[in-house]
Amino acid sequence: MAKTGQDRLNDPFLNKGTAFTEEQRKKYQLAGMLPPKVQSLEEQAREVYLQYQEKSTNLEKRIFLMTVFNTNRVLFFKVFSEHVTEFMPIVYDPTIAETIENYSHLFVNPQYAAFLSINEPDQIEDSLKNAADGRDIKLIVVTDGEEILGIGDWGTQGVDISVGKLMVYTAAAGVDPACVLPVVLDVGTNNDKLLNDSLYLGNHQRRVNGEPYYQFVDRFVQTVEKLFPGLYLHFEDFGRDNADNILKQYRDHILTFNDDIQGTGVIVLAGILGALKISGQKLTDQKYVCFGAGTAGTGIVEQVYAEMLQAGLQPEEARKHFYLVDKQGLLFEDTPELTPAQKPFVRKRSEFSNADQLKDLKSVVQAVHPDILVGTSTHSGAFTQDIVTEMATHTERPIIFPLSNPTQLAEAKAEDLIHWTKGKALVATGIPADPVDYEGIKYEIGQANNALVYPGLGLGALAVNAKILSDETISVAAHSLGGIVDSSKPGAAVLPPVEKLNVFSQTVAKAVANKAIADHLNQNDFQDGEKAVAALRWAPEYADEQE
Ligand SMILES: NC(=O)c1ccc[n+]([C@@H]2O[C@H](COP(=O)([O-])OP(=O)(O)OC[C@H]3O[C@@H](n4cnc5c(N)ncnc54)[C@H](O)[C@@H]3O)[C@@H](O)[C@H]2O)c1
Ligand SMILES: O=C(O)C[C@H](O)C(=O)O
Ligand SMILES: [Mn+2]
Repeated sequence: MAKTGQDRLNDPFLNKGTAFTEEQRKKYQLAGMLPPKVQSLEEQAREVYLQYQEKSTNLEKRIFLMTVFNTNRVLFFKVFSEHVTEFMPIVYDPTIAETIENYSHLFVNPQYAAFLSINEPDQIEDSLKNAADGRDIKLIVVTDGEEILGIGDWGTQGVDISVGKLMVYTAAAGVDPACVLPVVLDVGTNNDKLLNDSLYLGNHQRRVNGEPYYQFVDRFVQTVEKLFPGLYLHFEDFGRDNADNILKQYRDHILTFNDDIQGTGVIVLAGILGALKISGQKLTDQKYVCFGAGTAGTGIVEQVYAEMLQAGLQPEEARKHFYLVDKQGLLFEDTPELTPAQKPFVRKRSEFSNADQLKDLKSVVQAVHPDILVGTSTHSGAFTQDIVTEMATHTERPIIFPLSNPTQLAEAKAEDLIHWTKGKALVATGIPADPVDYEGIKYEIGQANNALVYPGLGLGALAVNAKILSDETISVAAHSLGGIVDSSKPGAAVLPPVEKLNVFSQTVAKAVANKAIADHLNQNDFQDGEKAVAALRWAPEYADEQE
């Protein structure tokens, strides 16, 4: 049945609003349904940005942008593409944390997401078909809401992280927004605030775990693989153990990716390589302390460890460079409640005369004298001045990455790290950080956030219809970010700036596509990664006429 004018105005994938020309308004039964002036996309974008600037808080700005997104995808991404640096902290981290925490109280539009309830496993297929609405889905971001950023369990409200991550795929790398689907697996929540809130829109029940949980996840995975051939399945913000188990279960069989484990590993490795380019030091000479050895922390360690093997170290020798600190302190062979991901990197008590005292970060830094300190602990302010100055006493250019998100959870502020180390620290943060002026030098602060790499990684893998995402392909993504920053410049950042996100996302995509082709993981006919990426990339322009 032909679409009515109202259908088009209400369909964010078809709607052009005031950009519908006079003949289109007649042709599509839109006459009289829009103000008379016909605007260009550029004029519309200018108007949206003016309205955006009128909003007074980041939350209001985000709510306004979501209205544009819900109404007209092309217009939303046109404005986003013109203001990437300004919009990223609004559309994405850290403002997205606020909308997730208040999702049920802010709810107006489900934004084409699929809400899959563990109580209705037989509904999975129909739910996905309903939300896909006949679209050719190639990319899904799925969460179960258990570990959103660093703010914990938000149940069905975690759906907003799936929506936000997908927006960044399109804004950064040009993934077609009509080919994506946000999904939340509502398996309950252990967040009492939600369970006691009558307005909470998710299942009012405790989180299901163990075998029934994994059966539900598997039912979901098998169904999306059946419904959407060539799918790239991105897992986001799952709980520490489930994230690791799920990735291990599927990564060798389908095209899937865990952003907190692999995405973060890639961007932080790229940041460390960028830092070493500035300091002129070798990775294999570095001692590395991971503070917060959870999903992200161990994902990063695994990536840096693999890089050390690539650099020629033997496994036993490479493992000796890593010191994992978690709630129990420094992790030893006999530390209780070790996770599978932590176990390969535990230390021997016999290495330390004061092993029993190594229960906190300061004592570990004093004992180890690390060169690299990465925070993924959710412990705000953990990198204190005395810890940082202690570290800086023993290494010329300390590499210090406080990565916990959102802002209030960061282990340190970039400005403090630069000042405490008299400009010696090589810093990257999880959330955006302004440049730091210190003694006449402007220190640019790289954002070590997986959003700088997951969009290009996904676009590259999709461009060649890759069978799986191999370790080698992921490693190529990390290296492809090298050489973009002029490391000789005083105060140079360790990572490329977010304002070049569109450019270097293409660099990552091309490198990933070419590596997949070289390793015969591609499943379409492209033999050139650049051509494959260019053929897939979507731009925010109104499509030519279509019925
Ligand atoms: N910058 C990025 O791209 C990026 C990517 C992923 C995660 N993160 C951030 O990293 C943080 C952790 O995320 P995750 O998914 O790994 O969560 P997680 O729960 O899997 O890991 C957190 C780890 O920190 C440990 N921990 C908590 N309090 C601690 C303390 N006081 N001392 C030592 N260890 C402590 C926990 O036991 C756990 O092992 C979050 O804030 C998240 O936003 C940032
Ligand atoms: O979401 C982000 O900003 C990065 C990362 O995936 C996280 O969970 O913190
Ligand atoms: Mn995450």
